[in-house]
Amino acid sequence: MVTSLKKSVPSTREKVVKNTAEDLTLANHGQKMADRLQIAKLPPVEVGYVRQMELKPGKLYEVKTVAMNPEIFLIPEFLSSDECDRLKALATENGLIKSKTVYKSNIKGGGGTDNTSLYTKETLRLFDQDNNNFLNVSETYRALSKIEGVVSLSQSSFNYMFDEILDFNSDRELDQVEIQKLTKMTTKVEKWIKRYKSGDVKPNEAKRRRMGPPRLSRQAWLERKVYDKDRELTNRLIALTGLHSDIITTSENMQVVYYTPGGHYHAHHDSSDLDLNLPCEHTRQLYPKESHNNIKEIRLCRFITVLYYLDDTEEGGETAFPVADNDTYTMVDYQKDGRAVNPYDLSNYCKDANLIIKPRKGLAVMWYNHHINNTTGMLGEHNLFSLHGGCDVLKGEKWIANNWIALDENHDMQIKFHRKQLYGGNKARTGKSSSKEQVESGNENYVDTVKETKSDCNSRQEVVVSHPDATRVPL
Ligand SMILES: O=C(O)CCC(=O)C(=O)O
Ligand SMILES: [Fe+2]
Repeated sequence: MVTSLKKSVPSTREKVVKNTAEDLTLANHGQKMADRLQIAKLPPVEVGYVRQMELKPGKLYEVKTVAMNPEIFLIPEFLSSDECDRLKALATENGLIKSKTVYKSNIKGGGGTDNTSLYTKETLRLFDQDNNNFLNVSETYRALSKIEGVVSLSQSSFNYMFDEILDFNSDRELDQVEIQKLTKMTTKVEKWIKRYKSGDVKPNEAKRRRMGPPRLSRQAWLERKVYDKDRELTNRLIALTGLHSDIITTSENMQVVYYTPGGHYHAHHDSSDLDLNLPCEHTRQLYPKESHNNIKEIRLCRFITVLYYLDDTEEGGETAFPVADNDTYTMVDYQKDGRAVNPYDLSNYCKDANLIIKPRKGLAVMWYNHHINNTTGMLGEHNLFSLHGGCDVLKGEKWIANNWIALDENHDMQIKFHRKQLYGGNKARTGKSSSKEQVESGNENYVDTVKETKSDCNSRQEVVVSHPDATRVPL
């Protein structure tokens, strides 16, 4: 059983749905630009409903509804084993880099008094051998080697101390905030070593209960023309979503994510609240050049998320939807069986989520982050019940990939966007793959800053991507 759903699951019904989407044919026979878009969702019918869909000529795929709000579907074997292996290989070739969180990017440039940054700068200058602005365990070891007792610790004992008392956010490296704390650590380190040597160290329970970093993983971005030259996967996506091929082929690059034990992604939303005062990230390039430099805040307009598991995971690493199909939406801590549950914290409360999906190679999960606006037929309100994340990997590795399908609430903007992407020589979304430049998916209470590098912008500027869960802080 792939999924455990805590709500009662009605009996399964089977139905063959022949894909009638004209798009499937169009995608196979060259592009015809859409003049009018018709947006519809795949009807979920009821939890447990299974339909057979012809997503590839002559091949039926099972599409199972596992939640109604948001509408969440599972498609086993959506990717073949070879496709999964290829995506992993491409991501590895590209270079997997640490997934950025807003927390990290915000603290990077600043924080603290002048003294703070001086100490931190100097420590980084002396000990940050790989120049990444963080101290890893061995760099920290060198930084602390003057403290009595440190050099007498074995590597594993030092690692243990690092985890217990130095690495406050449990991401296995010291950022500027943690480095600054080192100034006051000498006595604490000495005391800890004494206690450790006399066998008196107790595991830091308070720390275990803390959430740790919002996201702990590595990632790479892949361009469609690289990962799907023959459009096989793209065609299946078009057939599955029933959306016009222009929407799918202009959607953002694929993100491949790799987690090792302890890796996770606390609960978050992939898209932002509907806020008509802010441009969507994908269509902001269409605003007149003059107003371009004044855009300081944008939002993510990701109508659909399709997440693929590129391998099995030995233990843990489930994708959890804490509030899917809840009657009401509250994101404050709540009581469950007499325990206080923090629905964001998937390290400690993964099993309390309403819907938990176990990674299985080739399985795709598709869900809608937004409603459809009944009047315009375009992007509607953000569906906050789409809150989700990745639970801690307990054993083995976890490999996933994300395809996000963007949609503007303004029909003409979306059409203009297609024209520019497909015929306007603009390669911004499908032609650039630098992971550092790509807009990140967000985290609760954080704001991403993104270096603007789009070709039709004259100057580089910092832009704040407004997230659903973020406090909006214009620069
Ligand atoms: O790792 C998972 O299961 C979820 C990942 C996710 O939500 C994301 O990458 O946005
Ligand atoms: Fe996500």
